[in-house]
Amino acid sequence: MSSDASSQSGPPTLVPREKTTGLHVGEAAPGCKKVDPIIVADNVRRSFGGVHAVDVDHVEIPRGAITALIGPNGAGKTTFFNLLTGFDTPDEGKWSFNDRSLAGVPAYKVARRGLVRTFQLTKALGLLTVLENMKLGATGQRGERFFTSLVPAVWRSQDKEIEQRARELLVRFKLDAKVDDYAASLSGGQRKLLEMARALMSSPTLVMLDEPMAGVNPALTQSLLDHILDLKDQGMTVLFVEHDMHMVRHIADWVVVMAEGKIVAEGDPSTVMSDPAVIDAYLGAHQDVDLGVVTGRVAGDGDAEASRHMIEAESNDELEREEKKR
Ligand SMILES: Nc1ncnc2c1ncn2[C@@H]1O[C@H](COP(=O)(O)OP(=O)(O)OP(=O)(O)O)[C@@H](O)[C@H]1O
Repeated sequence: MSSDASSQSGPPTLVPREKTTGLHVGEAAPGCKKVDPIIVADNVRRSFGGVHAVDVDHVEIPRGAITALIGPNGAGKTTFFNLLTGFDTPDEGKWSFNDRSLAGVPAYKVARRGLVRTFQLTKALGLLTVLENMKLGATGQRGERFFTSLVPAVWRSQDKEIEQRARELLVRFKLDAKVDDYAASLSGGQRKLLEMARALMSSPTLVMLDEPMAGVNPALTQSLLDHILDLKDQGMTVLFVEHDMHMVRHIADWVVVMAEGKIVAEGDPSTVMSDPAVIDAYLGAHQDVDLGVVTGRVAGDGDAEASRHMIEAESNDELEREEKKR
């Protein structure tokens, strides 16, 4: 796992991680069938007044891959996320996750079934410590049930297991030095890492990330990208919304484009993102900006390995500087 490699002394070794291909059946067109879909949505619609925020006829999200959901501001991406995860209710439509209907299932039950999400604006609870935030991410806690809550021995043993898992994840996300700090004291990037780590507390099968890079200091960009790639290596499916086209190109195996509530294009990143219609209409002029990140997944990464080392060094410096300030 790349993040483990980078925690050892000496320059980290870049482990190329192949893109997953062969995800769809037939032509790569909006709503195309997937070989093994984890989410299947049909006729999902949500309006606000006269605005058709989501107007999706059919879409399938491939299992075991990283899918990017892209599109201009107001395309309906976040609203679609909210509907799929039970944080909002559609006017109509049905969708399944792992072949079970999720329509009408509230958010906390969606998480128990293995689908978790993060938010565009992080929802870390500032007045709780990093560890307490992590513990809140664990689902199915025995102490939540009335009768087991009366038997402290039962929930205390589970509490220990939860704390151990939380601490392990915090080490992985390099937040272990912050365990007892209030979440409010973390930088924007560290809060994103905390939110991602907390999402993993429930051992999900599908992780949905809403703009994971928004507001993140460039020094932490590489680390976040690596963590997202790690999720896939660990067997999870990832669906993420992102405006940063460089990131999409690097880490997505599949790209779904939304505009005005509809799915307007789908395909592998290189095809979709070189389609002039998609570029003109949806991606804008800045899609070629290079962040200097390296994932071993797109041509030219080998040349850029030096910049990866530089960024990681800067990232460590930034963490040290923040540490000294406190
Ligand atoms: N709660 C709401 N009340 C009214 N209108 C809403 C609400 N939520 C979303 N909308 C509208 O629905 C449309 C889709 O918004 P949404 O936030 O889903 O788009 P988005 O693709 O996620 O945009 P961005 O990339 O800017 O986050 C927009 O026109 C937005 O103004």
